This record gives sequence, structure tokens and C-alpha cells, in this order.
Amino acid sequence: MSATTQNVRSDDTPLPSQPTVPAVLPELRPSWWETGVRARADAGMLGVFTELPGLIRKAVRVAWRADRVRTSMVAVATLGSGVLAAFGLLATQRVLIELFAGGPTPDRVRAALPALILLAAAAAIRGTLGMAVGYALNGLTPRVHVAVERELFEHTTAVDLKAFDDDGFAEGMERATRGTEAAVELVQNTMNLFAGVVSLLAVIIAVITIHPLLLLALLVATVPTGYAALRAGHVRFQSYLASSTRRRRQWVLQTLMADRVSAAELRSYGLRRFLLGLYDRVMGAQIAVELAVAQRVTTTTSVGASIGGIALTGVYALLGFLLLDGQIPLAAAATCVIAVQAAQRALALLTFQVDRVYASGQFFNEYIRFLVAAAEHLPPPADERPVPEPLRELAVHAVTLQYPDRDRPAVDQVTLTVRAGETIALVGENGSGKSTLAAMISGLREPGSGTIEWNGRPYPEWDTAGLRAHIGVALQEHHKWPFSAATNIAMGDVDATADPERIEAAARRAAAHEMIEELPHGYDTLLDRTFKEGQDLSGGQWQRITAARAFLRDAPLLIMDEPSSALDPRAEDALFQALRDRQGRHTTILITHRLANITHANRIFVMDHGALIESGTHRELMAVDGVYAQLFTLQAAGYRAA
Ligand SMILES: Nc1ncnc2c1ncn2[C@@H]1O[C@H](COP(=O)(O)OP(=O)(O)OP(=O)(O)O)[C@@H](O)[C@H]1O
Repeated sequence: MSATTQNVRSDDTPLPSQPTVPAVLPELRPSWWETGVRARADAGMLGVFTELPGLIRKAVRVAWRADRVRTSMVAVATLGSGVLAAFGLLATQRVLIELFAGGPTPDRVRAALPALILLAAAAAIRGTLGMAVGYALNGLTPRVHVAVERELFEHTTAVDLKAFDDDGFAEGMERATRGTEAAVELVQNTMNLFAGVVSLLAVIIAVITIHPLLLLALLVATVPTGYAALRAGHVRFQSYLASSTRRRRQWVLQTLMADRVSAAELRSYGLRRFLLGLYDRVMGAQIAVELAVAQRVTTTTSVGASIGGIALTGVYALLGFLLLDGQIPLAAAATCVIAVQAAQRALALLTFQVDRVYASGQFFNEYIRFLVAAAEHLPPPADERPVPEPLRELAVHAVTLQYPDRDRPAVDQVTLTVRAGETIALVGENGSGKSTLAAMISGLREPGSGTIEWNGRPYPEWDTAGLRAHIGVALQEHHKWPFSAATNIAMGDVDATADPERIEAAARRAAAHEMIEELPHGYDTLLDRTFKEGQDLSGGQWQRITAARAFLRDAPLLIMDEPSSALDPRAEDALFQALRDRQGRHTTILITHRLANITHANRIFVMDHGALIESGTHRELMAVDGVYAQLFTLQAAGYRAA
């Protein structure tokens, strides 16, 4: 932006030159939560009606799976309500026939009384059925939500870790979470749509029963009105979209002008006028867009209302003609007027629900799309694979793994063997592939090529859960679970009962015990500030908890990826002492940049750009004077200099 403009302060002091800004902000990335509104704003009438049957089928299927009894109750009660609506119209006609007949008024009222009683009974039963639908829906919708959400979580927790390397997968998962709420809306909207269709059909059937010619009047009253209502719905969604775009742009500007983070730079660079100018321009353009859409909404709804009025006039004219021509009796014409009003109410409900089914269906489609995508990443169903014995030997043969969108492998043809009781270390510069190799050894990732064997058998031939149970892992990027300190540690062996002594022993080995004791509620302290009295921990404290979790399992194979990067010297010493205690008893794979901590390792493997370039004991590698010796000497020099 090279051009500049002169701005003047309110006190007329010239402001320094300000860069010009575009009239509007660049186009916003489509937001997932606008999916349904955007789709309906873009879809034509044909598109909506083509897709609608499929969406309705999905809604019925999901409701049926969640709760058959309540789904059936809603369907039956809605149908019953429709039958009673038709019956009510016929009873109304009977009442009118009796009232319009000749003779004294008391006689006419008496004659109309049975039909009136039937009419009142039909209305009362309809009310009860309406209540039954309400209760059934109240019970059905939370069950639908739980069923779809659980199915989503069943997938998200089972898919291979590899799936998360794909950005599209993570985005699809976010959209799918919105789709679980949309499932509830879709079911509700579909049921309402069904109610609208049933009411309309009831009126049509009643009208045909009264006199087939009246169907013509009904069509005149409903078809143009229905069309106008659907057009108006389409434009209304365009209006939602426009106002949602304005709100999102406002939000962007708000974070620039009314946020703590930007406050200091805003002042130090004197950006106030610049940003206010940007606000005026962006909002000016945005309001113009919104106004144009609002005008279209007004025009369309007004045209719709006029069409409704003209249609109604047409109905009256037609009824008048049929009456004068002697084609229909007066009572039938009067009932038809009532029927037309009922039909228009049903139509309004129906067209509104068509829009809503379509919009909520788009979100639900996202959910279904995600489940289909996730199914491709699910592990094969558990068959009768053997559960491995504790480790005797782990053999990695020519293992390679290349991440998607990367032009070189993260791990390249690595071969190594680890025997039970050994402590081995993986070292190398950042990005050399240590964590990736560890992820494959821990069974979290599958190699692209090559094999990893546990006691002479490739990983895929062992029962996956059984294999993982023998491996404890402390990841470099550990998760801060929002539970108590005790639970955070106990999660290292979630299938075992939480034994306080075992938890404390694990915490002691990770130098976490004293630190936990000092927390306000000791081991019961919640480690998440979202909760009342929840606490947050420092990076090093969290690292101790993570190490304690890994120690709790006391697995035959323990993999620790950078377990001490945030630890203070005392905690680090305690941790490595605990790791040394495992030597000879259990197997440990250690990844660390603190080379002084691995001099005791049985073997050290040095990685560079994914390949294994050196291996041996500390002494052997120092004698070779290769990369390891250089790195070690460099680090040691730092301490010596001090
Ligand atoms: N999920 C991923 N998707 C794509 N590339 C990845 C992913 N994880 C790691 N990489 C890349 O793979 C290479 C090896 O990464 P890795 O984390 O295994 O290295 P490392 O030796 O453990 O590094 P550090 O010492 O920094 O922890 C790096 O180039 C890294 O950028």
C-alpha cells in the first residue's frame, strides 16, 4: 500500500499521512457454521426439492435408530391429529348445514348439537395428541443428540493417528461436531414438516369429501401462496447470510479496536483514525449490501402477500360463482372458507419447515460425510490375534515413514534392535526423525515400509490393545487432561483400579510427589482452571505429572520423548535416576537433547535427516569422534565454560 491520504484531527491539527485502505475487507473464508444458511441462500427451488427426500430419509433413520417408540408415537399422533382435523372440517360442515336449514332457531341449534359435540371432542382429542407429540419429541431429541454424538466420538477416538495429518480431516471433524446438533434440528424440523403435510392433506381430503369442485378453490388459494412463501424463504436466507457476514466483519474490526492485545500498538503507531476510517468504509459497504438484500426481502414478501390476497379474492369469486350456479350448497362454501384458512396456516408451516429441513440437513450431511471419511481410517476389526508376551526383543527393519505433503521421509530406512532390559537413547538434531521413529515403535503410527517386530513377530500380527498395554509412552507434546492430579497419573493404567499407593509411588519416581502435596487439595486438586478451584501447573510441573503417568504403568517397554526439557536440575536428576533403575529389569527408549543424561545407555542411536548415522555406547561414539561426539563436546563445553 503505497498511496497515502491526509487526515485532520477534530482540533484541525493535520494528522500524519495515513495509508489508504481498501473499501472493504478481503473476502472472508467461508465459515462452517454458515453452511446451512449459505446452501439455502444459494439453492434454487428445484435444488431444494430434489434434495429434500434424501434429507427426510436421513432424519427418519436417525430418529428411528435413537428411539423407535417415540418416533412411532410422533408419527401416529401426527397422523391421528390430521385425521381429526379432516373430521373436524366435516363436522363443521354438518353444523353449518343444520344452522342454515329452515325452521325456528332453537330447533336448528338443537339439530346442530350432535355435530357440535363431535367437533368439540375432535378438537379436545387433537389437543391431547398435540401434547403427546410434544412429550414424545421432548424425549426423542436428546436421545437423537446422544446417539449421533456418541457415534461421532466412537469414530474420532478410534481412527488412526495418521488421519489427523490431513488438515481436511480435522476440519471435517469440527464441522461434524456441529452436525450433531443439526441432527436434532433436522429431526424436529422433519417432524414439523410432516405435521404440515398431514394438516394440508387433511384439509384437501375433507374438502374433496364435501365437494370435489372445492379442490379447485383450494388450489387457487394455496399454490401461488406456497410458491411465494418458498421464494420469500430463499431471500430471507440471503438476508441471514448478509447479516452474518456483517457480524463477522464487525468482529474482525472489534478485535483490532477493542481488544487488549492490539491496544498498545494501536496507540504507539497512532492507528486510531486509520482504523476508524477502515471501520466506516467496511461497514458502509456492508450496510449497502445488507440494505439491498433487505429490500429484496421486503419486495418478495410484499409480492407474496399480494399474491395471497389475489388468490383469496379468486377463491371467493370462484365460490360465489359455484354458489350462484347451484353447484355447491351454502354450507359447503362456508366450510370451504374455513378450510382455506386452515390450508394456508398448514402451508405457512410447511414452507417454513422446508427451508429449515434443507438448512439443517446441510449440517447433518457434513456429519455423515465425516463418518464416511473416518471409516476409511478405522483399524481393521479386532480378530483373534494373540496377545504378546512381555518384551524379549524389539527389531526394527528398514523402517521408513514419509508424512503427506513432505518431499522427504521423516524416518528413512532405519534398522535397529533392542533387547529386553536395555536402555537405548535416540539423539539427533531437531527434525531428525526421533519422535516419528518413537511413534512407530509405540504402535501409534504404521511405517510406510519396513517392519517392526515384537519378540520376532511383526506388530500387525499381535493384538493391538495387548501390544499397547506393554508399552508406556510419555509424549513430547503431552496433553493436559482436565482431571485431578491423581487421575492424571492413574490414567497411565486406566483399566486398573486407582490405587493411591501406586499413584504416589509413580509420582515419587517422577519427582512429582512433593509438588502435588503442595497443591491446595493435594492429589485431588483439579488441574484445569475451567473448574471451580481448578489450578494450572507450570510446564515443568506438567512434565513431572506426565512422567509419573508413564511410570505408573511400569511397562516392559517405556518410551520417553524429551521427558526433562522443562525440568529443573533436581527434578531432572531424580527422573533420570528413576529411569536408570529400570535398566536391566525393563526396556527404555529415551529421546533427549541433554546428552549427559544418556551416558549410561546400553546403546545410543544418532539420527540425521531421518537416517541412522551412528550407534554405540557413549564411549564408543566418543572414540569415533562423529556427530554424537561433536554434539556432546559442544554441550559439555557450555558447562565447562561456566
Ligand atoms: N504430523 C506431521 N506432519 C508432517 N510433518 C511432520 C509431522 N510430524 C513431524 N513432521 C516432520 O517430520 C520430521 C521429523 O520430525 P520429528 O518430530 O520426528 O523430529 P525430532 O527428531 O523428534 O525433532 P525434535 O528434536 O525437534 O523433537 C520433521 O521435518 C518434521 O517437520
